Amino acid sequence: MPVKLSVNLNAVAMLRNRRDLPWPSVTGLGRIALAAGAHGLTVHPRPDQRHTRNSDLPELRALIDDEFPQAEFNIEGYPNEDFLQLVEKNQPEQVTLVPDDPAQATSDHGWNFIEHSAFLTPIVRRLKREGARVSLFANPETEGLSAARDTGADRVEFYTGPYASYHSDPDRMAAELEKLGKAADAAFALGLDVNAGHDLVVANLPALVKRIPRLAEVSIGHGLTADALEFGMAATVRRFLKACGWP
Ligand SMILES: CC(=O)[C@@H](O)[C@H](O)COP(=O)(O)O
Ligand SMILES: NCC(=O)COP(=O)(O)O
Repeated sequence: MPVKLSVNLNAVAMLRNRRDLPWPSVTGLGRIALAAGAHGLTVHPRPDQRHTRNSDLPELRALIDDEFPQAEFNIEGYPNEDFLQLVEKNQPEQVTLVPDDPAQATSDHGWNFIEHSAFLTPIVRRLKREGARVSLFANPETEGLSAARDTGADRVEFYTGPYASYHSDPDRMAAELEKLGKAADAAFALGLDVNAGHDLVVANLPALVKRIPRLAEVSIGHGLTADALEFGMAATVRRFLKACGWP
């Protein structure tokens, strides 16, 4: 089965927040994305609520529960107590833990699993008690993956920013793709499933899914939203699904 597509709505929320107005609607664009075939919705509510607001989460939860029960809700973030309580209130199917500092402009690195396994293990246990699948944001490298597995997490999500950044340098892009492929192979060997995300677009998805055919899910927001401004959300989701290998 081809890799599942989860649409990240952060960029839609960022546009919505420019004015004190309810449009563009985060829930409305999420509905269009799911109706077009997306397998889930992702948000990354940051402490400053610069884009996705905490109030968006129950609306997105209700959208999936009421209209798209086969879809998944994926909430990403740094696991402080506020975030964990927000997750417990909204009961996502998947939680993706990211080592982001509140001051970061965006996510740009994965966990140091050897350094942070003692911190992460009780958090993973708490989230799994809530019934969530837990994914840990990871650098595209093999080091520390056994420590990631030992936290009890179900998946790692490999950071694809470096891969995507070399869009004008095929040799560097191929080298980053091989790092991702080797890291994924090592994760699978440890019994972890693998997600991927950050700066993915229609142009760089086919090579990624070919190199990692067992990839479970990609979560895509910035590039997909940029295309949606040009082609519309429904047509864009269908383009991204095709790039993921769906008919
Ligand atoms: C974890 C990751 O790479 C992205 O999912 C993250 O959501 C990007 O955050 P911003 O949308 O705030 O840049
Ligand atoms: N986990 C990656 C994600 O949710 C979206 O990242 P991006 O496509 O906005 O870079």
